[in-house]
Amino acid sequence: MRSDIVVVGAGGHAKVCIELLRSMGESIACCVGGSDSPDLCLDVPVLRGDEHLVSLRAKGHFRLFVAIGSNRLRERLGTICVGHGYQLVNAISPHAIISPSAKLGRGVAVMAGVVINAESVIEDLAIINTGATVDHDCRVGQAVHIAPQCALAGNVTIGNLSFLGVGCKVIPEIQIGEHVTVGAGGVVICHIGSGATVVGVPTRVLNS
Ligand SMILES: CC(=O)SCCNC(=O)CCNC(=O)[C@H](O)C(C)(C)COP(=O)(O)OP(=O)(O)OC[C@H]1O[C@@H](n2cnc3c(N)ncnc32)[C@H](O)[C@@H]1OP(=O)(O)O
Repeated sequence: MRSDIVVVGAGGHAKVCIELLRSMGESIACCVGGSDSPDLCLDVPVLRGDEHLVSLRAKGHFRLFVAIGSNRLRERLGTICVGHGYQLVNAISPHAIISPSAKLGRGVAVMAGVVINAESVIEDLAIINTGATVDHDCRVGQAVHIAPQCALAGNVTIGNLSFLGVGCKVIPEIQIGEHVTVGAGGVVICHIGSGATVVGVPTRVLNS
């Protein structure tokens, strides 16, 4: 069996994740991209087309990371890859600080400068991007993306597939539903229902 990692995705987010995985001492086998992907992602060869997921598995590759920024696509491909028998690995920067009592799922990306505090839970396929902080007792749902420099105070809950744009702040005890988008720089001071897009300081609803 091959232990080097197959990376799904070949864009900017994949570049960051490849460097994260290498900083953990891992080797990258190849990327699997779409029909319009470049030949290389950094210096990693890119195979175009999801059919390669099946052939790579047949060749003995079994460890995989889904490095796609779109929450829905990341979740969908993660599910497909697990169905093919892959194990989803985590990409955790050595420059992140993660509480020993925090719990991380599978396929999670934690970039440099992140702090995750006591008893927070980060579910499968979430991205905690550069310099974001997740304080105590938070729950970050499946395939959520917390963009760079966001700050979640204590006891914040973020539902599955939600996206917090760069630099958002969330005050303690707030519950954000599923499929929510918080625009860059938003300050969340009230609960937000599922499906809403909110922006501003404090946030106001753009649609719901
Ligand atoms: C490493 C990485 O790169 S990670 C990726 C990080 N990416 C981000 O942080 C992107 C965050 N995206 C945003 O903030 C976007 O503006 C979104 C998703 C909130 C809205 O995008 P769109 O749906 O295209 O909205 P659109 O640009 O048409 O703006 C709609 C209205 O909201 C306002 N608006 C949009 N974004 C914001 C914002 N972040 N803060 C305040 N107001 C905003 C616009 O000014 C506009 O107002 P108007 O109707 O009065 O003119």
